Amino acid sequence: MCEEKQWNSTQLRRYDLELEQIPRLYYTDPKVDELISLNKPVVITGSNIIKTAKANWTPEYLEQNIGNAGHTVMLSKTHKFKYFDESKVLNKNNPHGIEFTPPTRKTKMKIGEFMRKLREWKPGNDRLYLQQPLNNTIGDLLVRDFINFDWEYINNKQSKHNWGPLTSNLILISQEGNVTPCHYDEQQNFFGQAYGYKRCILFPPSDFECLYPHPVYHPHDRQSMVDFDKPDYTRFPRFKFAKGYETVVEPGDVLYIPIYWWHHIESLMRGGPTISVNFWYKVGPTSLEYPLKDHQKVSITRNVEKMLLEVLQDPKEVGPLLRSMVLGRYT
Ligand SMILES: CCC[C@@H](CC(=O)O)C(=O)C(=O)O
Ligand SMILES: [Zn+2]
Repeated sequence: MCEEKQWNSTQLRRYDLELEQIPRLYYTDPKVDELISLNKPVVITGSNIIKTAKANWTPEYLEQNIGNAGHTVMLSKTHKFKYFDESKVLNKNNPHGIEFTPPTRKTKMKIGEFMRKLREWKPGNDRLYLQQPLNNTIGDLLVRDFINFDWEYINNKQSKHNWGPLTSNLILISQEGNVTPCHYDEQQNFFGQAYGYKRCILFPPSDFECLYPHPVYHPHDRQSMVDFDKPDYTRFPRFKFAKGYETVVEPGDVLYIPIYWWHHIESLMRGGPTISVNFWYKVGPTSLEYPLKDHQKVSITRNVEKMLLEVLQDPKEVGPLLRSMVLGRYT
């Protein structure tokens, strides 16, 4: 029998996007490996990958067991939590940084205060998003749950698909309605949903020209410049050609977010707090096979930008130099 859905479409934010569904496959389905080997997203269902988190991780359980240290909490005046790299912001010990007004603030907060602020939240208050690496500040029961993830399945995927080492697991406790705007990471990601529902919109690396990432030197490197709530089609005309894939992940689901794939992730509106745990893997040893994959081309453009900025120093010189190099010669 089909389980009745725990959410409805009025809880999803509305965007001017054409979106196909990301396949949802049972974890034993051989198509799962087929898609992962093609660097394509897939929702892995029915697995024990994060079984203990699905079983135990409610907001109350985490309040009791995540540990009494100050955890990393992002604060935002809007529903958007757009990541920025602090090392690229101009400040007294970073003269090469650029003028930048951070859209979010990072703070340390004990879980009791975080949960109280969530319960007492009113429009106008800062929104909150706990984003804490799983480390030695985490309570013993959570560590036990983590150890009891299905590591045989996880490690089997890591080795079969030549992923590099597991670099970190983030525990994410989001307020309802929060959005992590569209960006890509340079890591493979098994994104586990433990509690509540998150809508995930993904685009392939080949949509680079439609999503207009900030320049590599900018603190918002890897983040799209397009505001999905209010796209500026004059500055970003090709955004209308972006071809996205979406899914709503539910407790127990693991979404494979391939390296360099763009993703926008939102906690459903009026859906209560959500809890996720991700697994980030560095890229494994890659040989350049031809034709090159789309994500390899993105990686090449990043290296070209870095080299040009290094030698030209002034970002305003990058465009004119590349234009004079390619116009009429390579285009
Ligand atoms: C800080 C990481 C946030 C996460 C998106 C989300 O759950 O809001 C993401 O982008 C990822 O797992 O790569
Ligand atoms: Zn990400």
